[in-house]
Amino acid sequence: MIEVEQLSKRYGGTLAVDDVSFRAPSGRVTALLGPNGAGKSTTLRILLGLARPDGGRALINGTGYRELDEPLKQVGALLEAGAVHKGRTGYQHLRWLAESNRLPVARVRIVLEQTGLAARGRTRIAGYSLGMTQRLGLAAALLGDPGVLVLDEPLNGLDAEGISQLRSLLRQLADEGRTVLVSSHLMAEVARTADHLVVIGCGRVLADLPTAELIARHVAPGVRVSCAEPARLADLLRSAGAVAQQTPDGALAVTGVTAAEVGALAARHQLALDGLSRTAGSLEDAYLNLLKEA
Ligand SMILES: Nc1ncnc2c1ncn2[C@@H]1O[C@H](COP(=O)(O)OP(=O)(O)OP(=O)(O)O)[C@@H](O)[C@H]1O
Repeated sequence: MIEVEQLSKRYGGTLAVDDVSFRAPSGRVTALLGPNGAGKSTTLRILLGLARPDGGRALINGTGYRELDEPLKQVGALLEAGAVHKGRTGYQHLRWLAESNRLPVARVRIVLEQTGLAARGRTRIAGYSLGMTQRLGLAAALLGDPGVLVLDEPLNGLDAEGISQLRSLLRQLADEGRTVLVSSHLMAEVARTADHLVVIGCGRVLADLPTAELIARHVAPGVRVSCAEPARLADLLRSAGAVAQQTPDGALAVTGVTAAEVGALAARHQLALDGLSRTAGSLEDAYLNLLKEA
C-alpha cells in the first residue's frame, strides 16, 4: 500500500508538487497520469526517498522509504534509465545487483523470463534498444520479489508487443496482491492497464477515480452522422447549439444533441442521412477535457 498525504515540493519559483494526496492500495494497478512537467517524477522520487518534501509525507506499507527494512524486498522501482554498466550483459548486471543486495541469485533467471529478456540475457547492455533497457530496469525492480512496484514511465520506448506484454505482467503482479503504481503521460496506453487513475496537472491532483468513471464524468457521448451535404448539416446543427466537426472520412462528429434530435433536424430540412449512430467518448478526449477544464 502506498499513501501520499498533502505532499508538496518547490524548486526555486516552481511548485513542482502542490498538496498532492492519493492512495495506491494492494491488488490494483494505479496510474499517476499527467502531461510533462506535471510533477509525477518528483512525487515518485519523494516516495522513493530520493528527494525531500517541503510538506506532507509519502509512505510505503506505512513507513517512509528510508526507514524500510530491506527496501528492495519491499519496493521495486523503475526510474528514468539509471546508471548501468554498458559493458556488462543483462544477466551480469542483474546478478551483480542481486549479490550486492543479498538477494537470491536464482531470481535473476526468473525476472529475465518475466520481462521477456531471457533470450537477450547474454547480450551486452550497450547493444540493447530503448525497449530492452526498459525491460532490464523492470527486471531489476522485480529482483527482490517486492510487494510494491513503483514504475516511472515504464511504457516509454516499448513497441506494441512490449506494451501488451508489460500490460499483462502488471495485471498479473496486481492480481498476486501487489501494489502497482505506474506513471505515464500516455492516456490511451495507461487506460487499458490501470484500474484507477490519479490525474495530476501543474503539481495538483485533478482527478482520482476508477478508469471507467473518467469517461462518464468528463466526456459527453456524441453522435456520428453522415449525409451527402455535411457542410449544410453542420451549419444547421451549429444553429441548433450543437458542436459539429467534420471527420477525415467526411462524416460529422456531433456533441450537444441527441441522435434523435439530429435525425429530426435533418428530416425538417429534407436532408437524407446515410448513417446516424451514437458514439461513446474516448478516454483520450476525457483526459484532454479534464486538463482543459483545469
Ligand atoms: N531537480 C529539479 N530542479 C528544478 N526543477 C525541477 C527539478 N525536478 C523537477 N523540476 C520541475 O518541477 C516540475 C515537475 O517536474 P516533474 O519531473 O516532476 O514532472 P513530470 O510530471 O514527471 O514530467 P515529465 O514527464 O516531463 O518527467 C517541472 O516544472 C520541472 O521542471
